[in-house]
Amino acid sequence: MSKLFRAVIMGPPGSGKGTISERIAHSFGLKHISSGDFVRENIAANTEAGVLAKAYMKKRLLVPDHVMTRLLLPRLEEMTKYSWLLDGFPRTLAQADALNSICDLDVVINLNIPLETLKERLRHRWTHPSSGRVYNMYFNPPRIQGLDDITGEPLIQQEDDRPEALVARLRHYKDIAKPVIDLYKAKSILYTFSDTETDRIWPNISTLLSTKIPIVQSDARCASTH
Ligand SMILES: Nc1ccn([C@@H]2O[C@H](COP(=O)(O)OP(=O)(O)OP(=O)(O)O)[C@@H](O)[C@H]2O)c(=O)n1
Ligand SMILES: Nc1nc2c(ncn2[C@@H]2O[C@H](COP(=O)(O)OP(=O)(O)O)[C@@H](O)[C@H]2O)c(=O)[nH]1
Repeated sequence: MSKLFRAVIMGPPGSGKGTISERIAHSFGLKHISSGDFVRENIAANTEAGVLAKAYMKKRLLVPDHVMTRLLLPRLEEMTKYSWLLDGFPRTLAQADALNSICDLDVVINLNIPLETLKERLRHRWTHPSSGRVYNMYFNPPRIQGLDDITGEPLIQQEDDRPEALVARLRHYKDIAKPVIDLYKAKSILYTFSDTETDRIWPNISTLLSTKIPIVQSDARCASTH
């Protein structure tokens, strides 16, 4: 059987993980697993881990590692037949170690976006809270201003997307992501992309993946969930 492709996308809040993951899933037929979406689904379904995660998510805090791994690892183990791209997990070294115990990653995409760009993007980010769908007033506006394209429900601006909150969030991200980035660098699977525009980063990511995916995978491509 041909080898399946396993990728992770990392980057600070607003770096474009969700936006680029959608493009990768669409273009390369990988399953896009958004850990944030998965947490939201578990909260909606009232699963044991979902109930535990809810209190943290409401406060916009990171869910503890043991809860996140309990949620995510069984989900990944169900996906042994598919190639996937993981977005939002691992966030910590403990999560990366847990992931490492169940699979070998092929590629880690690391988005390195200037602070001023992140501030500007998040200032204009509007979110559909129950699904996590995001819009940007300029880059990808909703069809009707202030409303989610799919449900028609109102969009909100997250408190912690405000520029004042972002600096602290970013510092926190950097602290916990550094050991994860160092780990993937040491494994020689880290690919860092730096720019202010997703549309300029995307061709480089696409080129990288075109060189990797056909080699590790032939008939095992799967349909995207998005
Ligand atoms: N590995 C993860 C992934 C998600 N979450 C929880 O799920 C929430 C939503 O995750 P996500 O949709 O990835 O959104 P943000 O954390 O707001 O990330 P970003 O601003 O980068 O889009 C987070 O706030 C956090 O409470 C977590 O604790 N640990
Ligand atoms: N102006 C602009 N906005 C972007 C670009 N790429 C993504 N966005 C928007 O920036 C915000 C953050 O992107 P998102 O994919 O949610 O990043 P994540 O937090 O890393 O998942 C969203 O509102 C996107 O629509 C870009 O190149 N330019």
